[in-house]
Amino acid sequence: MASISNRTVAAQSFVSGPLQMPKITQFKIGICQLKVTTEKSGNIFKARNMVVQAAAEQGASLILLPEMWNCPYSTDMFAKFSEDFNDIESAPSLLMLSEVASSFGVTIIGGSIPENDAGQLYNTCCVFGPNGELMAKHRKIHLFDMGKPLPGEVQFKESDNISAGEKPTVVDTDFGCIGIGICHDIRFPELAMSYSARGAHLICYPGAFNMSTGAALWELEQRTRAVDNQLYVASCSPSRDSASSYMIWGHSTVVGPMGEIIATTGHEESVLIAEIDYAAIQRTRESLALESHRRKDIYQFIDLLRESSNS
Ligand SMILES: NC(=O)CCC(=O)C(=O)O
Repeated sequence: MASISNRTVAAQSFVSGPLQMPKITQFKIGICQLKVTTEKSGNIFKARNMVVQAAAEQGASLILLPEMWNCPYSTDMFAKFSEDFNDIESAPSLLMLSEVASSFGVTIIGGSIPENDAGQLYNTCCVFGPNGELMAKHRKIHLFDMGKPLPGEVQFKESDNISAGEKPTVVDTDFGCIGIGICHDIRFPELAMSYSARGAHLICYPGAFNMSTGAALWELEQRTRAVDNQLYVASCSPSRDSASSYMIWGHSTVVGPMGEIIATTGHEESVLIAEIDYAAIQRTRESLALESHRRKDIYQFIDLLRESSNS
């Protein structure tokens, strides 16, 4: 296995004015909606195969994995499946992502896995660049704690085992400036706005929505984040396991800057491929220049968001 260099790209500073275009503006994104089991080594093997399928067989150069792809989405499992990111040589999921990224020259938004940092657990996404380097790490900021469940909803309290991340994450890649949110993070428009304000072209949300909120809100949240911010949104869920206590909605999706669904899938295991073209962001912003219509004199909180995400 390749060793991982710990080059963490500094968060990009706030970009104002016209959209900055990255080196590559048209590319295929591969979304790996895999079935997660209780066998960690099998999950790692499966995830690698799906990345290879997306990259080598279907030409994707940016690849997204689901939330908790090496571990069932269950609070009693997180500790057992967790990895210590400070000791990467003992972290098989991270080693695999680094190795497959460099073997196929792709950038991987590595979904999330449970991170163990000195006994504290986080729900963490790692981004690996085409040389296998660790480019960024995002710890889920908004933990999924259900209040009183509505009829048909599951009971879930992520904060029983997981600690919340404290920082938003944008990463500057060959495929643009990418903001990261994990599942429940999608429900907070302020996070997406802060990414947009920092020049994001794409926001990636690994997620595992459940059956009731999934049917009602998963697509709506993605389209809203995309259309409000006039950028691309991509989500990746595990596939559904009907035997599991937490039934997952699935339906990984890619949405364009007009809120249009570019690609989506059902609840089964699948590799979804979508074409992204950032010219669509430019076209959308030229025809509807929301940023210049924005009445910043009336609401100043966006400036506070910029300040907080740059600190
Ligand atoms: N993994 C999660 O954060 C679950 C989010 C979810 O189902 C929701 O409704 O929010």
